Amino acid sequence: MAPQLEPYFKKVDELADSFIDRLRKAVAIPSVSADDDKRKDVVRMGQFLASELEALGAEVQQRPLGKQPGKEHLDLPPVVIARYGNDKNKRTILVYGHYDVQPALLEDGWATEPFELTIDDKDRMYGRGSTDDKGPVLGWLNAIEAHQKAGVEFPVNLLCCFEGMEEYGSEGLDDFINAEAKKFFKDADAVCISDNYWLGTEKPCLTYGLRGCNYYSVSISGPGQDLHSGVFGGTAHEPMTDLVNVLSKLVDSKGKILIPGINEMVAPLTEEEKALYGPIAYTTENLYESLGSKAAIFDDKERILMARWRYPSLSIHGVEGAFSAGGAKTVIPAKVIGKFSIRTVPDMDSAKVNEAVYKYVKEEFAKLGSKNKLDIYCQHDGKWWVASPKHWNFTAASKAVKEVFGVEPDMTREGGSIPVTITFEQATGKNVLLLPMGSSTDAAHSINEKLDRRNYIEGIKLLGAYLHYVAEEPIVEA
Ligand SMILES: C[C@H](N)C(=O)N[C@@H](Cc1c[nH]cn1)C(=O)O
Ligand SMILES: [Zn+2]
Ligand SMILES: [Zn+2]
Repeated sequence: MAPQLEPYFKKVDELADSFIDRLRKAVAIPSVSADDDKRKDVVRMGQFLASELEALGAEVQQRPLGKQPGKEHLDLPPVVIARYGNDKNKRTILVYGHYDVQPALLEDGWATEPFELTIDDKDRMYGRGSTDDKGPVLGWLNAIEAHQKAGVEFPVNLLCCFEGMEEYGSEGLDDFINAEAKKFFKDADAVCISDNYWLGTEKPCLTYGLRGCNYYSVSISGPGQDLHSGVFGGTAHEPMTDLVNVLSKLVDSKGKILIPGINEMVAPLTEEEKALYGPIAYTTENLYESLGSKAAIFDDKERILMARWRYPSLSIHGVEGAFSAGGAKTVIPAKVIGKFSIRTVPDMDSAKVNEAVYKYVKEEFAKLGSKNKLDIYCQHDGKWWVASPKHWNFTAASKAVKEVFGVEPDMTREGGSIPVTITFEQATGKNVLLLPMGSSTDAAHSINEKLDRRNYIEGIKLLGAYLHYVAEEPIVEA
């Protein structure tokens, strides 16, 4: 073990309760980027991070990103950038994370208040954002504090970029990263992002690929206002009926996307790639555990991993404007907006995907012979990303995993999306590593999101150890 790691690890253990308190304070701020009424909380969360970083001695800036496209009355939340350390003799690592969260309401089915960190008898820490992505973001701050309090020199210069719109497609951030690549981020030797999850619950992984995400809104309107279904049922084309028809044509029950042209864009599976799936530590039981049921489409490990990593998927998320409360309201909604997304993979091209989706949805709507009006648009898109894990950035992280968890990590891809990953790679020209903290059972985006105490505290050790090994790695670009 590198000699500085022992006192650092010891200090992380000593400070564990105060690190959990920091997470408790962060989770208590409902920084939901998709909810316009909560924009002030997103901004408050950015301020919280900025003041915590300042208290640790970092130079911090909160940079405005302008107005939210399509919602010009709303300012985008600032991006929080920080520098900790400016020693020309040290490597510089740029870390990215996000301080916004997915929506969460107790009535969605949460067992505890979503914005109150609640720890159960198995040390599972429940709360929105605990694993995605407040725990990992605070992990970097905690690593700084533990070094300071252990009297261990921080091994690298750290640049931070924490955004508040990731769960809404990272609006405004691409331009910012491109503009700052040769300014604030110019010293970065490599990039590290902690914002995804282990494949299972025991074995850590390093991640070198992500799917992209094209998110669509399809709106159907007709009647001038909501109608009484007794008075108007059977006399008017109903937007909800049309929408259900259109949505039902997008994907079959086995997950096959029915939009012509989409599956044809997928890169063929090579023998070399096929061989990568076998050695990964993953079982169908892992899937059942994280699904919370056995409702899996595939029952063999390799097909499951391929479905998550290398094939596209289409999910239907919800309908805005539809009656969704309890009870039995007999209304015909005048306008409904269906939301669905496609997770994209190599070699899909976002513009071509949009073209195929618009054409097909319009054709399917036309087949209904409805006199209602349909509009479809892509709310946001983010490109897929696959990199080479044969880089000193990954080697350093592997050594850190071995040190903290005593095992070699699996090399994985992720089914989710982090739209700015490819932007960082292209804008800085540096290697990007995804170093997850949370596990497969954390239920990110779902009810009862949690982060296990072990993953948080050992994860803080992992982030610090990674920085130490980065400092030792000779910089040879792969
Ligand atoms: C993997 C990451 N923690 C995450 O949750 N990303 C989101 C990003 C996104 C894309 N469109 C909207 N949000 C995700 O994969 O859904
Ligand atoms: Zn997320
Ligand atoms: Zn995230």
